[in-house]
Amino acid sequence: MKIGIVGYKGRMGKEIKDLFEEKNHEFVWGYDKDGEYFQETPQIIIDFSLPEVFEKTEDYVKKFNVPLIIGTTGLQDEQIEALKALAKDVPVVQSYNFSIGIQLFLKMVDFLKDKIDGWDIEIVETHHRFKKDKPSGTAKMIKESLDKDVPISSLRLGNVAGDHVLYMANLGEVLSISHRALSRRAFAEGVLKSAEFVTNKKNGYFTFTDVI
Ligand SMILES: NC(=O)c1ccc[n+]([C@@H]2O[C@H](COP(=O)([O-])OP(=O)(O)OC[C@H]3O[C@@H](n4cnc5c(N)ncnc54)[C@H](O)[C@@H]3O)[C@@H](O)[C@H]2O)c1
Ligand SMILES: O=C(O)C1=N[C@H](C(=O)O)CCC1
Repeated sequence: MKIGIVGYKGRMGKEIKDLFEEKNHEFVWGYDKDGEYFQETPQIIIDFSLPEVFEKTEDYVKKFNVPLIIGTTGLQDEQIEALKALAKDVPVVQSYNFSIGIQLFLKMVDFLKDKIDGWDIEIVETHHRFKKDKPSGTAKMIKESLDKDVPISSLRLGNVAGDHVLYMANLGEVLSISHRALSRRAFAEGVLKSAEFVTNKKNGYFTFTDVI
């Protein structure tokens, strides 16, 4: 497929471009700080940029009328609503974490969340020193899945790709669930799965949970 990437010069943009090209797809369009790169109209747009770029992404999706895979974190509620409006016309896949492991993590949370009333619960997320938002979108997803108002601690260390730990404790024991992304490829693999998922969809709003 012919792909377009918003944020193509970034850490994730480069990882996604490399993986898709490895799988014989073609990068034909991009948008970044220095503007638009146009070779030809893409068949899909993938956005890993920043929340302030969202309206530009929205404009390009409407212009090209193609599916959107968006991983950018820190989106406002209004921007999520705008994605759902876009999804009336094209397929949209939105997730703050495109790794398989975090999807399994969330399924474990859904299983145990009603069994830990009265326990102490905390989330710790660790990411690379360059990450602009805090806490991570993934930590927010874990908190939402727990459906409990629990504290999130954020560490910004070196080049950590993405660590998340959920700690649960009563007075007699501690239980923890942890996930470590060893590289950004884990996320790019999920983006590839999502791009393949939308090829036979006319429209609709999907999360990565729907994809796997
Ligand atoms: N959903 C996931 O699985 C997942 C995984 C990793 C990162 N992320 C998120 O993806 C986003 C990007 O992460 P990253 O590490 O690649 O960041 P990055 O800073 O390396 O890349 C962001 C890109 O967006 C571009 N950009 C910034 N402002 C812009 C503007 N105004 N107009 C056009 N382009 C602009 C930058 O030049 C850069 O190329 C972040 O929100 C991050 O949290 C999500
Ligand atoms: O590198 C990042 O930035 C990441 N952000 C996601 C988040 O905010 O949850 C998770 C994956 C890595």
